[in-house]
Amino acid sequence: MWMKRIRQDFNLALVVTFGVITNVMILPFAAYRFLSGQNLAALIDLLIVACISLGAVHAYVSGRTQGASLFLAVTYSIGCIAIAYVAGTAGSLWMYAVLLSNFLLIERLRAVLISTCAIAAVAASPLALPELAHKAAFVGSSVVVSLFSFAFAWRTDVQRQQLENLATLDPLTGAGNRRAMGAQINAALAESARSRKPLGLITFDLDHFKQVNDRFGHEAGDHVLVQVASVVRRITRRADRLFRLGGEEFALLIPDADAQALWEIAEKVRESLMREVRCGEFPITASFGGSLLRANESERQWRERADAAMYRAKREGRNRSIVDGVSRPANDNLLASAGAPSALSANERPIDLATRLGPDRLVC
Ligand SMILES: Nc1nc2c(ncn2[C@@H]2O[C@H](COP(=O)(O)OP(=O)(O)OP(=O)(O)O)[C@@H](O)[C@H]2O)c(=O)[nH]1
Repeated sequence: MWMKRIRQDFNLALVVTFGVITNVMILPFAAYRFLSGQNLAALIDLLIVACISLGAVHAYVSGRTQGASLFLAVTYSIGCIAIAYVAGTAGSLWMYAVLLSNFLLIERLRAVLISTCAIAAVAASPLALPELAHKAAFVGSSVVVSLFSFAFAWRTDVQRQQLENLATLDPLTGAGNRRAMGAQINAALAESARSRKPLGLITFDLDHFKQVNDRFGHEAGDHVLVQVASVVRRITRRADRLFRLGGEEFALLIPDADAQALWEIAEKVRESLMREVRCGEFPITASFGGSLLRANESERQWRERADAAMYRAKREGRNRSIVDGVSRPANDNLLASAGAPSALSANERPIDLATRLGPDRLVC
């Protein structure tokens, strides 16, 4: 369980790794210094180990890894300054490890700021660097290490972001994939339990999409999927998350909305798709199902209720929204009154309209 969490959370893995390394590397120094009578330096070592361990434990327990990372970077920097003033040159040598950890742990501009202060403070220590030549060499080598660390951290960030996008985004539409949905549902469930705010899920599936492909070609079908994702992203809130579950099926994770609001959101998306997404004159419609998370309900049951509502919307004629628990009048299909193209009646298949309209192959 703890291993799984660490494997899934890069920042937590980093903070915990630094916690372990600090214990393994600094505790022997503390023991050696006590034994050789350098009690103040040994106390500083122990203080560093205690603070870093606390930071790592706090990150693990609270999940707040960013604050913990900053705390670790500040502790390392202050610890290195203190040890340079107390233990002299031997203490200042830790600066190189501190610089690297700063750039790995925290955002780059903050790392530059904290590292610059630490380098200046250690360079000013008369005990660690008594001569000007020593100070110059220390500052020069520290700046070089900082630049390398900066470049390394930057490259690592870019590559991590690219890998994360590859692993979590649908390459066609840019919506989250199933994997991302699992992770974001877990985060949303935790947030909803903490804040006691409702959590809703809408699944929707394009109607008769096979016929779009059959008639206009796969490329046109792909373009429709891209348009659908783009419209949904534009008209939903920043906090709402769009996922493509596969094929022409999508899901929207909606925090902080009651069942009625969920139905209204589904209707808004349905109407917008019908109005804005077309393949030539061929209107694209979708069927929507929604469910609000119930107390003591499993995630699976919650998702199954949304799916069941969506399949019911398909069975009842498509191009409509059904939210589990929202009563019939609200759930009534508004197709006729909601600006559907007059050429398309509620039960008419889009392909019938397309056949009447004509074009054989076109990219939408
Ligand atoms: N262009 C394109 N088509 C896809 C993609 N993924 C799945 N499809 C097609 O989506 C179609 C889904 O067809 P069906 O499952 O029969 O569903 P439907 O025609 O939308 O019918 P209903 O859902 O019952 O309204 C199939 O023709 C798939 O080939 C994709 O990435 N791009």
